[in-house]
Order: sequence, then C-alpha cells, then structure tokens
Amino acid sequence: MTRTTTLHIDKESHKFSAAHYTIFSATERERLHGHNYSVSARIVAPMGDNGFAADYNVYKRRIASLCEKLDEYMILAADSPYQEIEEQGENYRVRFNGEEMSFLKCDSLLLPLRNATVEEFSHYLLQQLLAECADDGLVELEVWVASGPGQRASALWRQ
Ligand SMILES: Nc1nc2c(c(=O)[nH]1)N=C([C@H](O)[C@H](O)COP(=O)(O)OP(=O)(O)OP(=O)(O)O)CN2
Repeated sequence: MTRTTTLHIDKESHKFSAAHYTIFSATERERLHGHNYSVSARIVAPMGDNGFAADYNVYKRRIASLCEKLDEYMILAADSPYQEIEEQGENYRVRFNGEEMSFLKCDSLLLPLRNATVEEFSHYLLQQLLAECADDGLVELEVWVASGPGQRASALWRQ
C-alpha cells in the first residue's frame, strides 16, 4: 500500500487584493468593493522512501505567483449569466440590470468565472495550480480562498 502524506500551505504572504461585486440574481448585486483575499492549499502526495513527499517550496512559489497575477485588479466574471461585458477602446463596458459600468482594461481582469465569489476563485485557482502540477504525481489537491477571516470556500481535485 502506498503511504501518502498531506502538506498544508497556509502562508500569510499568499494573498491578493482585488475589487469585485458579487451578483446575487439578475437584478441584485453588491456595490463595488474590495477584499484582501488569502489563499491556502492542501496537497496529498505519495510519501517518498526518504521521508519526503513533495518540496513545499515549489508549491509556495506557485501559489505566490498565482496570487501576484490577481493582485490589485478589478475582477470581472466573464461567464456570469447576468451581465454582458464588451470591450470598448481602453475599457470594459459592463451591463447589468439596466446599469452600465466602465472599467479600465489595464486595471481589470476578465476571468472565466460565473461570479466573483470565493467559491469561483477557489475553483479557478485550483485549475491554475493543477496545470502546474501535472507531473507531480499528486493524489489530492485542495485550494481555499478567504475573503476575510472566517469566511472561505475551497475546491477539491482527486486523482
Ligand atoms: N457564498 C458566498 N457568499 C458571499 C460572498 C462569496 O464570495 N461567497 N461574498 C460576499 C461579499 O463579497 C463579501 O464577503 C462582503 O460581505 P460582508 O460579509 O458583508 O463583509 P465582510 O467580508 O467585510 O465581512 P464582515 O463579517 O462584515 O467583516 C457576500 N457573500
């Protein structure tokens, strides 16, 4: 039987600041606001003969790099069924419930999310991280995203 072990990567430095609004329905959304999101991960890997499963520094660097890519942006949910987003010169023009909002493209990230929620961020980051872990022989990978202390969601991948 293969012995597995679980690494927990829960670093204070793994965070990103972003602006967003959650959409609740076709007619209800939050006002634009921001969070200091934090990201953590659980990695289940086979235990090597030398008492070593996977170099956690590799995962620390990957998570830090993913956080960096999201840091200080306005995050827009491109796959929301409730808003339409189009490019207009230097801006993204967003239509929701008869309102029109405009965001500078250089300040914004249009991500393949159905909503700008911790649930969707955790699935997005899980997929991003998995893409970098394809050759690592992992058994499980779970990614948590918190929008503040005590409120977070996670997404899980199992081999
Ligand atoms: N299932 C989810 N529910 C909510 C999400 C989410 O991502 N997934 N997000 C929000 C808001 O964007 C955000 O959390 C603001 O809500 P609120 O709790 O009012 O404010 P704080 O984050 O500052 O939390 P405090 O407890 O007030 O400190 C809402 N729902």
